Amino acid sequence: MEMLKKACDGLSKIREKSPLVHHITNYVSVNDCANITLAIGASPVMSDEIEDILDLIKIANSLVLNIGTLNKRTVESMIYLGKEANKLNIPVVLDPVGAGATKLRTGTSLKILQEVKVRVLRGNMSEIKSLLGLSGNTKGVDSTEKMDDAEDVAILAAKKFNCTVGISGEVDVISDGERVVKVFNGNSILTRVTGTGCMVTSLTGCFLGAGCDGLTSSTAAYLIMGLAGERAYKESGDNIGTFKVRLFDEIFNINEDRLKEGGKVEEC
Ligand SMILES: Nc1ncnc2c1ncn2[C@@H]1O[C@H](COP(=O)(O)OP(=O)(O)OP(=O)(O)O)[C@@H](O)[C@H]1O
Ligand SMILES: Cc1ncsc1CCO
Ligand SMILES: [Mg+2]
Repeated sequence: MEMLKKACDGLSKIREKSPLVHHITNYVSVNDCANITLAIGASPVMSDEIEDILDLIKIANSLVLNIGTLNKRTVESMIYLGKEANKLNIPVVLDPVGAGATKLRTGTSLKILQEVKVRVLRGNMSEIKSLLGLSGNTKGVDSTEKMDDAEDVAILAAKKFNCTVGISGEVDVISDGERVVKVFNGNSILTRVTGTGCMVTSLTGCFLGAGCDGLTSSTAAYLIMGLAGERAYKESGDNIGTFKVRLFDEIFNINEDRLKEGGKVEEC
């Protein structure tokens, strides 16, 4: 089945099942991640306290780990809960926010990847390259890397970490180590709103929670953010506040027809 069709099927499944997506995430974009999860048709819960999360994970359909504002206590919770999720066969997506900017962020991401079976690793080019030891130039949470070798980097990372890897950029590149998919939708204004990458990670969690595989989940999440971004920009232009509101409107109203009409996905 072609990717666009799989993304449409995944979207229907999200709206049918409304999966519960447990997040341990950062305090910058946490509210946007909860809202994007609701907008697409899933159910968010955000919690990092051990006593609380041990009960919550039993009813969750997927787990989002995002190290954006990591601290020792939340990292411990992420590893603990990641392992619990693995035992319960609940898929995990990791966003290694700011890997490459500090030793703590690179080291923590690598530790999570080593101790938790991660289904999808989603980040920008600087973050993914730094995890491969190929660069360490992340500007805080922003990428400084070109996308020229994105295909090779995605394949390499997918093989090394034994998961699907989705790298964001002008063209998003996703690989499970064998196949490579590119998503051409998007608008550069998406990089001027904080947390759009984190929101793609949450959307990936929604697709995983609906039962989609890693490659489909990562592709569908990028496709939806990219297409919604394009459509929102047509309404808002450079009015960045309006753009953000329109982005949520577009994600809430995305459907199979719009995906088939506007989705630009290519399997290489
Ligand atoms: N140059 C670009 N042109 C069009 N779309 C882009 C461009 N760069 C990134 N995007 C899109 O913006 C979204 C966020 O990607 P980005 O690379 O900024 O992630 P990120 O750095 O992890 O974001 P954050 O850390 O703020 O959450 C993705 O949907 C991506 O496809
Ligand atoms: C700006 C920022 N700082 C830590 S997390 C975050 C949100 C985007 O990754
Ligand atoms: Mg990010």
